[in-house]
Amino acid sequence: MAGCELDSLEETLETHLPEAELREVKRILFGKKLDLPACAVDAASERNFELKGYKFEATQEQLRPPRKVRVGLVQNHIVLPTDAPVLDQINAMHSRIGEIVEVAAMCGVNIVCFQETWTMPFAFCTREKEPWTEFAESAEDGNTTHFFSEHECYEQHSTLWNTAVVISNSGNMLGKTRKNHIPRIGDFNESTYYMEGNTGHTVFQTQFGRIAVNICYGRHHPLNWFMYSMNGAEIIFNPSATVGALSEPMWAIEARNAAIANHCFTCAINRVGTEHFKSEFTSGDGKKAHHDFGHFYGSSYVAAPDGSRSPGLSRTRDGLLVVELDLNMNRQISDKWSFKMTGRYAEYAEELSAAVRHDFKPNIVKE
Ligand SMILES: NC(=O)NCCC(=O)O
Repeated sequence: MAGCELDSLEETLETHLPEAELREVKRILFGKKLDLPACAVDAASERNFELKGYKFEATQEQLRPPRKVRVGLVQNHIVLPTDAPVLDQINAMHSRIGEIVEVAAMCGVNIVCFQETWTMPFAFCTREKEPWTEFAESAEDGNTTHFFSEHECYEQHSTLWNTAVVISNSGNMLGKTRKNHIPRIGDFNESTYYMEGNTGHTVFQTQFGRIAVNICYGRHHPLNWFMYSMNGAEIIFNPSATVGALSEPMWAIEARNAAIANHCFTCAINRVGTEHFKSEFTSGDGKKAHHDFGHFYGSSYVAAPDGSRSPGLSRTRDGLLVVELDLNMNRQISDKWSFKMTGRYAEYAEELSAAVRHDFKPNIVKE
């Protein structure tokens, strides 16, 4: 344990379960370990972050060759204190992420995704505008877009949004997608800072499959995952920032359930650490004013459409989770369970259109 925080649920199982039972628990819960190159393991240890590798194998088919893809999920602390100059904080995050992404490249990762608003502290608890709005950048032309890869940022325009920028392996910006659901819970005062997204449920065709980004709070909305899947997403990333006291019991379930329900892979990523802010703020719950949001518990993981998942990264350390997926599993599970084929979408659409009307009368039979 680091301080009073549990390091990881999986380590707790390892420490306390008898060997035979642990084997069964791992078989039921997790994919298989993936061997990673020694140079990557050494670099991760020198750079002080956790590196884990897992794989999900699909059945060998007669006509379709395997569609193997490696994804890399990055979770990290902020580097500098939250009162350091804005540009120093951004540059420090760029260089930390740079050293983790170099290791992802050593591991043959094809698609890398970072945590929500990874260039900044999660300062939206404070409700102060300055200096936090200064972290917003142009999605097309900001420093961070020029930096590299597929990532998630705070977008500046005349309107501000919480935006994921997707950069292709050609180096070109493929597009952007904005956070659809803005939380109104606890200290997540994000509605003070940016608007609900208006980019719908965009899916990006990459050389390594069709990907989508369901940003943080969107993971509580099954229809949000569903719409990305309806548009053909094969892997849905969920870059997040969430704290233990609020959401940890839900964390292991939501992305996993979405992978099952939508015949796709899902990748849930959460930041780590406790971020301190100079001015204290209240949570509107009658409790004393405080300077931090609580502990961001990491635990990033990948879930597969057959219901299995990778173990989570640590609850306390920076980390890179490398997972090899065979996208053929999506089709195989879809052929087996046929959720997409058996879904009564036309009926749902009709009933939903009625349910959102102001004169909607719920269909309840009474005696
Ligand atoms: N960043 C964000 O949307 N957090 C909301 C809390 C949660 O979804 O657990």
